[in-house]
Amino acid sequence: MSRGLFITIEGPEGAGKTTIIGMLETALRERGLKFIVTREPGGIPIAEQIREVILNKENTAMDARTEALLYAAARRQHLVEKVLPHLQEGSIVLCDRFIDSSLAYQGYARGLGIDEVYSINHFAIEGKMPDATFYFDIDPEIGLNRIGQHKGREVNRLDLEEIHFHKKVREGYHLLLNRFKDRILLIDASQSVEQVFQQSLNNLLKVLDKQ
Ligand SMILES: Nc1ncnc2c1ncn2[C@@H]1O[C@H](COP(=O)(O)OP(=O)(O)OP(=O)(O)O)[C@@H](O)[C@H]1O
Ligand SMILES: Cc1cn([C@H]2C[C@H](O)[C@@H](COP(=O)(O)O)O2)c(=O)[nH]c1=O
Repeated sequence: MSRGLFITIEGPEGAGKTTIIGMLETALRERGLKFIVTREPGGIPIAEQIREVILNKENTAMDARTEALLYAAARRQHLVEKVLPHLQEGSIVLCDRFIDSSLAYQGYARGLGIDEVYSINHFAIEGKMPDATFYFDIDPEIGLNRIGQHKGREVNRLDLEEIHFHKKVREGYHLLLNRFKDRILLIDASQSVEQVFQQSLNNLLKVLDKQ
């Protein structure tokens, strides 16, 4: 049984997830709360190696199902090696992306089917879903433009997909919002950094209060 709180942050490219997670980290530390910040794909060496394979710009031949399976494999290892042990110790786990990314990107935007991708992920996570998910909603043209202006951020294989793909990713997330109404909370990521942060922090504190 896990005792901590599992929070995931989702959204299209350039929505501001990394920026806001960094600010939440400071706010949680100031409050003396026990937490970790991690990301998908990655967060531990095996999953970071899988990340390198999936996101490598050279791997243009990657089949969509292979891609979905690799994300699920990285998720499995990260979950058992890092997320679950920290939850068992009573930590808050703030994770940049989780299963909803697979459902929106591979399930909907790649066209593999949300239910099909959910089923391979169900095998990987054995039913362990986040306690709450904050979805940062942004027009992909704005998000990609932000990334383009972000000096030093490496452009990966998924960033290079056409705008149509990124629009489908956003549509996919909107379907998930409807499907998981009790878990996923929409945050308008086109607001200023300060506004997005305040809204995210208020929501996080509310979830913590309900525990
Ligand atoms: N609310 C905002 N308004 C304007 N710019 C922002 C906002 N939030 C983040 N940015 C800027 O947009 C860029 C991308 O932000 P960030 O890396 O946090 O996004 P991300 O969601 O983690 O992206 P990805 O998942 O694609 O790596 C950064 O240069 C960041 O400073
Ligand atoms: C977990 C997960 C991620 N993706 C995509 C989303 C992004 O394009 C990259 C990750 O890069 P980031 O800068 O760390 O956001 O991978 C995906 O398609 N499916 C997934 O399950």
